[in-house]
Amino acid sequence: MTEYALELRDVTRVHGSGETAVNALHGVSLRVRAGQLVAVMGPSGSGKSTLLHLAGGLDTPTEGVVEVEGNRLDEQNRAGLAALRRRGIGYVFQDLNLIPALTAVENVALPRELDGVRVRVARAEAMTALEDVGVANLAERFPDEMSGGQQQRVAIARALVGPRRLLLADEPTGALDSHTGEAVLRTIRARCDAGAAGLLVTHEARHAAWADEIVFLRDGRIVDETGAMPAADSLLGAQ
Ligand SMILES: Nc1ncnc2c1ncn2[C@@H]1O[C@H](COP(=O)(O)OP(=O)(O)OP(=O)(O)O)[C@@H](O)[C@H]1O
Repeated sequence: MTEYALELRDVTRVHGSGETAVNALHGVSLRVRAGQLVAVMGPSGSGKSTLLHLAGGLDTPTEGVVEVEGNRLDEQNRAGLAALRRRGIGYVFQDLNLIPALTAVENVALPRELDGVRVRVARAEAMTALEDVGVANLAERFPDEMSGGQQQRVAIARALVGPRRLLLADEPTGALDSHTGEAVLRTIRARCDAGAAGLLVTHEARHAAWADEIVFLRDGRIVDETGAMPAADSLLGAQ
């Protein structure tokens, strides 16, 4: 078993081909250990979302290798990849995709029920996840009875429900007020402190300050890596 929850080795991704080809990532290598939260920063178009999609097996590299807990994603068959994604990986993307016919708690419980967790247990886990992001009071509402920000929090709860070992978050606080955004980051941080590995794409330095390490991308290459910013300790200490 590898010591890394996520490892990218010399990963390149070219979108499209011919004259319109875009080299979104060039030879990127990155490792995230269990318990570690890594922030990815960089200008628009630098390849942050591409990196996150590759890490979660939602996209495949043109060259290079992606491993999740020692499993090469390119060696998984379709069912294996689906199981790995559903059980092990929590995705917090801006695309909400809540199921309109299900209440908030049913939406959050669904991935666990699909994994064979008993309905009562899945529901209890879903309530905990909704509490973590501050919307337990909306558990019985349907998506069209919630604001965009509330729906986003439910989507985040769904990404975090159950024992996810790898959390991938792409600007998870986009539509949220700063208070709620901080609660979401605190939840992601707490999951990492409890043993998950996290990769967080963000434009905001104060969000990156929650990370153990910050990776800067520019034009598809890692141009700098730092340990946590000094502000992180003071931020965490202030909680
Ligand atoms: N499916 C695609 N087809 C063609 N080009 C793409 C595709 N996805 C991304 N790109 C291009 O790849 C480059 C990197 O995009 P990516 O979305 O990864 O950047 P980003 O850093 O996440 O940007 P932003 O901060 O604006 O979300 C950009 O030039 C983008 O236009």
